[in-house]
Amino acid sequence: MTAVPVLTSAPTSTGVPIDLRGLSAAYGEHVILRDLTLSVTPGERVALVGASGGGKTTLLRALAGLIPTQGTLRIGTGETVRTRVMFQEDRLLPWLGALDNVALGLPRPDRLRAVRALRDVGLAGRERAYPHELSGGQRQRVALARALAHRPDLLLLDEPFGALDALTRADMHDLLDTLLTDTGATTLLVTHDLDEALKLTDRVLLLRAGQVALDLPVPLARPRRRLDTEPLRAHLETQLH
Ligand SMILES: Nc1ncnc2c1ncn2[C@@H]1O[C@H](COP(=O)(O)OP(=O)(O)OP(=O)(O)O)[C@@H](O)[C@H]1O
Repeated sequence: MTAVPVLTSAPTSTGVPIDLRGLSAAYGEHVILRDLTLSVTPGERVALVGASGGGKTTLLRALAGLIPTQGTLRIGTGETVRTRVMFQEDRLLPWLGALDNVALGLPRPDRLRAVRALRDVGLAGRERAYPHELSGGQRQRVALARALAHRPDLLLLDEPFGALDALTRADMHDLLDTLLTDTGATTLLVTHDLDEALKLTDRVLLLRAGQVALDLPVPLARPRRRLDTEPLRAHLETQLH
């Protein structure tokens, strides 16, 4: 277990609003997102769940600007939006140490932020460690530090803990819960783990055939215990199958 840091700094971002109207996306002839409409408020945390192939990752790709779309896709209110994506695999550069991975792309004067981000994820003292010298959970911590050090307004998380064992995953949930409160970024989390969705987010969207089949608010105080989220979980289970 790594202790969850106590963070006292003010939010580093207020998050950005997202406004999607009649959004469609396709891979060639294969239409994945169909006329999707969705509003997300600044700083809101939203989980995307649903059966495999429902379009969850495609929606993240659309939000990251990685694929062409049709319809309205608005992120923010005109100013430049800092977006960071975190994937199931850490995507660290193997020839760089932890700190250099986190600092990659940061202007030199902002390097201190990378040091702080590594500390915040519980890896102070491991700045020089190469990815192969770290455990899977530690590598995902570095990936999370890298995402947060860039002070994203929009954080897109695609099954970031899917490859971790249950204990390490639970540890990461506590850590992310704390860090998200501190950053204030608007966050979309793709996950197959309903407990993860209900612990970390304000709202769970069930995507089916490229549309929002269910939009479930999670009006529970944090930190949340399994006991608190159980009724919502049971409801979601019935909708998933
Ligand atoms: N690059 C691609 N080219 C063509 N088809 C793709 C591509 N990426 C995804 N697809 C198809 O688009 C559909 C939706 O995929 P997507 O990855 O968005 O689903 P998902 O809900 O995230 O699934 P999973 O839960 O398995 O990750 C699937 O049928 C998939 O085969």
